[in-house]
Amino acid sequence: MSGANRFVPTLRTGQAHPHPAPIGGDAYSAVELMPGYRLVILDQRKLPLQERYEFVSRVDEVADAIRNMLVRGAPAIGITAAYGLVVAAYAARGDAPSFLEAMSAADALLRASRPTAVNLAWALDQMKPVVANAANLPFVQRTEALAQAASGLHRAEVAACRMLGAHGLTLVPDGATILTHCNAGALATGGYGTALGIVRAAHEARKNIRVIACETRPYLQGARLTAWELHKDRIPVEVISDSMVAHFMAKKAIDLVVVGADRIARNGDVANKIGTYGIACIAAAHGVPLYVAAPWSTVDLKCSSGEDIPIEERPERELSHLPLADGNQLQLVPDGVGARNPSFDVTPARLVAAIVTERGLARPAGEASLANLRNG
Ligand SMILES: CSC[C@H]1O[C@H](OP(=O)(O)O)[C@H](O)[C@@H]1O
Repeated sequence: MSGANRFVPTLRTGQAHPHPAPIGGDAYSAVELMPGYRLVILDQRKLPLQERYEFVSRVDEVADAIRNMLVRGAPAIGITAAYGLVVAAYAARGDAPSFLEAMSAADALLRASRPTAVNLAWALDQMKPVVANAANLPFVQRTEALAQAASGLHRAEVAACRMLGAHGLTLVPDGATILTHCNAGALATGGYGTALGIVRAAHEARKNIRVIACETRPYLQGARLTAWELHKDRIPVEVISDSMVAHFMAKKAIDLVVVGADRIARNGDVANKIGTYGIACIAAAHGVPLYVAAPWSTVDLKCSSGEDIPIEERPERELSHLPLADGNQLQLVPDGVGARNPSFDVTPARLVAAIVTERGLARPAGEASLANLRNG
């Protein structure tokens, strides 16, 4: 991939991006650990008009950044939570017992920030043994041990995206038009992307693909983030409203659907951004395959089916008002009228043609095909 997708924006202070070569090579990342154990987070609420970075040096700020969706996307919030433990470790200067107490509090704060994406809990679980083993080290070595582990987790997640992209390539016909929903790109994964990882792999393989991105109300990840990423990478993309999907399917304008995931149950049911289930129903009605791209860290074998997946209800105001670039909000709903805002829905495995992971394809989606991938 050319450097075309390596954005080097001006930061809030006007400085150049502190990491001209983000983790993942030429894939850019929405969150990175800086020297001095501070996080730099691209504020995704401000895209596409403003590439604004926030410097974060306290774990409660990291939890707020996840909760308030400055950083979002299942793998990205897992990576950010792991880095949040590093920030907490840098602030915990005491002996081993006090360090472990501080880390336990940080874990609880981060784990509670959003409920649906299993990657958040998975990443924090990955860090638990690292915290335990580092507790008796001197402060500097203790902090650096966590920083190395969190950075390693970040690199591994980007590598998983590249591998699943290669696996997913086999599903993309030459000249295909791919529909996607929400943003499952570099911004959602720490680099390269899952659904957009397959798109990038197809583009790199010169398959002459083009993308139709659903705007994805109410947060508009498709219109604001997927369009921004693909345009930067010079991959053809057009935005449609979520209500247009059936029209374009009926016109045979879409060859396949590729989406991300926030949690995949043991039976292959998939929790993803609200609207995915509707798209899956429309795709099935028109014989269009729907593929789910996700690293294995998104598979939750402790969840027997989609019924066990917690669905986050976000604030009504995120649907009833539209944030404007100047910081104000445009009211869309009359005073006194409520709004419902479930942030995810569950697509049953029977509507998923394949789950694409770095370990290979679970095809068709289901308990047996996932079990075949279980041992890596
Ligand atoms: C590659 S994970 C992307 C996944 O996360 C998004 O949710 P949110 O933007 O609320 O964090 C959406 O479900 C995407 O498919």
